[in-house]
Amino acid sequence: KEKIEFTTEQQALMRVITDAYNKHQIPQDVTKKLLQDQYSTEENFLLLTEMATSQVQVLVEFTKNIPGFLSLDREDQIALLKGSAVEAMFLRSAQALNKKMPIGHTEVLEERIHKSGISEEFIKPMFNFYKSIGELHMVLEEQALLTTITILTPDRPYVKDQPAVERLQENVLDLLRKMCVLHHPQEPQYFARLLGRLTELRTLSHYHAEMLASWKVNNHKFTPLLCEIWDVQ
Ligand SMILES: O=C(NC1CCCCC1)[C@H](C1CCCCC1)n1c(-c2ccc(-c3ccccc3)s2)nc2ccccc21
Repeated sequence: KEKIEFTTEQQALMRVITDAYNKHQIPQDVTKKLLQDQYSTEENFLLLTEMATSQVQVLVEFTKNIPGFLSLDREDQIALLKGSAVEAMFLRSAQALNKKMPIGHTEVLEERIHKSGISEEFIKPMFNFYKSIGELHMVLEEQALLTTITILTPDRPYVKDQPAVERLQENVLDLLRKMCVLHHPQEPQYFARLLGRLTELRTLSHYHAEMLASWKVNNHKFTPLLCEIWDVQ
């Protein structure tokens, strides 16, 4: 049985990232809202744009707490945020769906998402992703570290100083690897499975513009922030 040792730096990094992840999250009122009422596709589209807008603002606050992020080149900080915002949103959505809920609530939530206005072709890959995240039963620290690793992806478009991002990401990857051994000692491949989800996440996020364009509403209205982040309008 491998003895897991965390350096003082790693303990500090874990604490800072977990605290920030807990602090900077929009209240899960979207699930409450979705469970309360069946909305029209127009209302759902508006709800999505509202949730996404606040999610991006929360993501910016979260990244400010990632040690070293604010020392990166300013334009690279923007490139990393722009490149990870949709993925971070799908990760948060997966966690929202996989949260422990009273009996029958998850089924209602799934039904409401199926009927929200998203076109059929994207429902399957999206729910496959949500299920594959749910099966991992990630602890909170792993969710926080996975989101951080997604943000610190060196090969996002327009990143100039990739090695600087790689150095930050490597520290978080090291920490996540140890956390996986600590929390899932029976599954030596758990860390690899976790990173595999990031590939699935990138593929899913690749379709985000089409998902929005094909939403069954007449008028696709976005906030200025979302136009920036979502490459729409
Ligand atoms: O509000 C939401 N997600 C919040 C984001 C911020 C963090 C909390 C969750 C939406 C709602 C879906 C139904 C209609 C209203 C919006 N949502 C989705 C998404 C489906 C498609 C999505 C998307 C993203 C980008 C681009 C194109 C499409 S997100 N999956 C969910 C799983 C569980 C609970 C909500 C979920």
